Amino acid sequence: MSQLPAGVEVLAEITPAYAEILTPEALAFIASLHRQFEGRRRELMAARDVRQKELDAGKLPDFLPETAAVRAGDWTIAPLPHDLLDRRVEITGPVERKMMINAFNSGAKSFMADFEDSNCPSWDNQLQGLINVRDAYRKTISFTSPEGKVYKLNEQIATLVLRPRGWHLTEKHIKVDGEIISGSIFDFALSFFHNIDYLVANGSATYYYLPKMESHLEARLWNDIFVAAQDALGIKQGTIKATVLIETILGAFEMDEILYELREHSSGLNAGRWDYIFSCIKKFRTNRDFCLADRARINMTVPFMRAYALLLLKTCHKRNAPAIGGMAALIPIKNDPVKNEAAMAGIRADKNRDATDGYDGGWVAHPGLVPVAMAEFDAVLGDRPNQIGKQRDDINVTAAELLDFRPEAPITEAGLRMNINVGIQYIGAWISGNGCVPIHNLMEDAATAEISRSQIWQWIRSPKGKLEDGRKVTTELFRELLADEVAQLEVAYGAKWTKQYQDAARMFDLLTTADDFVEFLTLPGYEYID
Ligand SMILES: CC(=O)SCCNC(=O)CCNC(=O)[C@H](O)C(C)(C)COP(=O)(O)OP(=O)(O)OC[C@H]1O[C@@H](n2cnc3c(N)ncnc32)[C@H](O)[C@@H]1OP(=O)(O)O
Ligand SMILES: O=CC(=O)O
Ligand SMILES: [Mg+2]
Repeated sequence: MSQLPAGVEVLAEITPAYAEILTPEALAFIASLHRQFEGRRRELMAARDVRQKELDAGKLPDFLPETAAVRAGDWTIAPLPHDLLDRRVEITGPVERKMMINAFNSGAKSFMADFEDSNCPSWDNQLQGLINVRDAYRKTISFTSPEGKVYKLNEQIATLVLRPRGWHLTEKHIKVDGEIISGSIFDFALSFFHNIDYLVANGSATYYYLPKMESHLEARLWNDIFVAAQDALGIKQGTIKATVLIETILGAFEMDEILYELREHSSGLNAGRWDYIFSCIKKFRTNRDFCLADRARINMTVPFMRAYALLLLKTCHKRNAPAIGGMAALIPIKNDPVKNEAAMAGIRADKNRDATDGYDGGWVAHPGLVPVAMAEFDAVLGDRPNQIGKQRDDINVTAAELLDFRPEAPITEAGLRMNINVGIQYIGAWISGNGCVPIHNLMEDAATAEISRSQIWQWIRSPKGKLEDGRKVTTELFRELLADEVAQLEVAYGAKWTKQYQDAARMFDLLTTADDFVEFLTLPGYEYID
């Protein structure tokens, strides 16, 4: 294509609609960010491997001595923009057009438009998602369903906060100077390039959620990219705002430092509980003392999760930053009022705990949960937009408390089977192009599925990986149950048991039995799409 900037290749179809996003100017902007920052991204990914080797050798994480001055320092993040002051309920969801309109209209204060955990990053999903984001910012987004139902934005809508892909993911359809580019830079660059002028002219800006970081140096990279991007487009420094998900155990030891790195661009921290659990399993996978109970037992009140949630809250408010709670995986259950009421009670308890602890808001997965969560935050916040002023000096979380990995029991056959069942169903959906699905009445996305598959890998290899009836979890036991679960799923799915689900079952076996732990299931998954 003659229009492409020098050094840029696009290895996928550019439809006329995609061409509106992949303009030569936008691609040149991506190329410029790639050339400035891709080397550092790769170094940071290599640093993750070095850190893993240290953990494998038995070194436990701790608060960093070299950044003690940052933790002790008296600083705050820059003031928040008006449309990020009140975030008491944030709805999240993939960037599919109909769902986006429903999310904007849901009554939530913000909408996290997700290019990450709940999104399968196929070329079409990324490009259509960016088109939807552009139209949403301009309030022109609409949709007509095959049944003829028309979807349009209400007068009052949620503020858009976009979550780009994590640092580990690439966008394989674009090369710059022969190198595949970062998925994070792709998502950020295009959302910023096309929308920032429009938003600033209308009193707002592009706001982000930044996922899966493992160190403050990774946050520094984001900050430097923001500075370069604002500079390149003549946007006032500090205009972009970003909330960092603390969803890795290593990130939990660097919360102050992460806020500090991003302080001109920060809009706080979020407790990304599902990836956090996954990260604990991943990072301590070879530690013979580490072994967690069934996935269903690991909730926000177990010791290490409680410590993490409280430390996040205290850290944020000390720095005048919002603390946003994470997501209960419960969703409305149709046609079963009793089970539905139990799910709603679970949501109420989750949001009540966050609000009374002092959190400024929390996530929900479904529009039907917005009023339930809102009532809990309203009861605590009243007319105040947030409770950032609530200091929790009474909280003192130690490294040992962050690493107090209980409960270790029970591990049950039912829990093992559920991990297999959910993992295969989720991966099958993902490689079919859908990154978020209801399974057994729970929201499942890349983060929750990671827990399912990494638990089995770890149980097989840990001396503590024994079922409550005394049986050791082994590759043989796993494969026996896998065959059984697959047979049952084949019957239940019937004609819908497509090649993607057969591939998912094979991939699940590989992920679990391979000696080398696969860092993210979306990495081999990406090979299956497009
Ligand atoms: C660990 C983390 O990262 S959490 C963040 C990432 N995860 C998410 O964002 C989860 C988002 N949630 C979802 O994708 C969905 O709620 C699911 C897949 C869990 C369930 O979806 P469904 O089975 O379609 O739910 P259901 O049939 O009850 O939907 C009813 C309506 O609500 C809409 N809806 C459901 N969830 C959402 C959502 N999160 N945002 C917007 N609309 C939604 C549906 O599109 C549907 O709309 P319609 O009546 O106009 O057709
Ligand atoms: O992204 C959120 C999580 O819980 O993971
Ligand atoms: Mg996550």
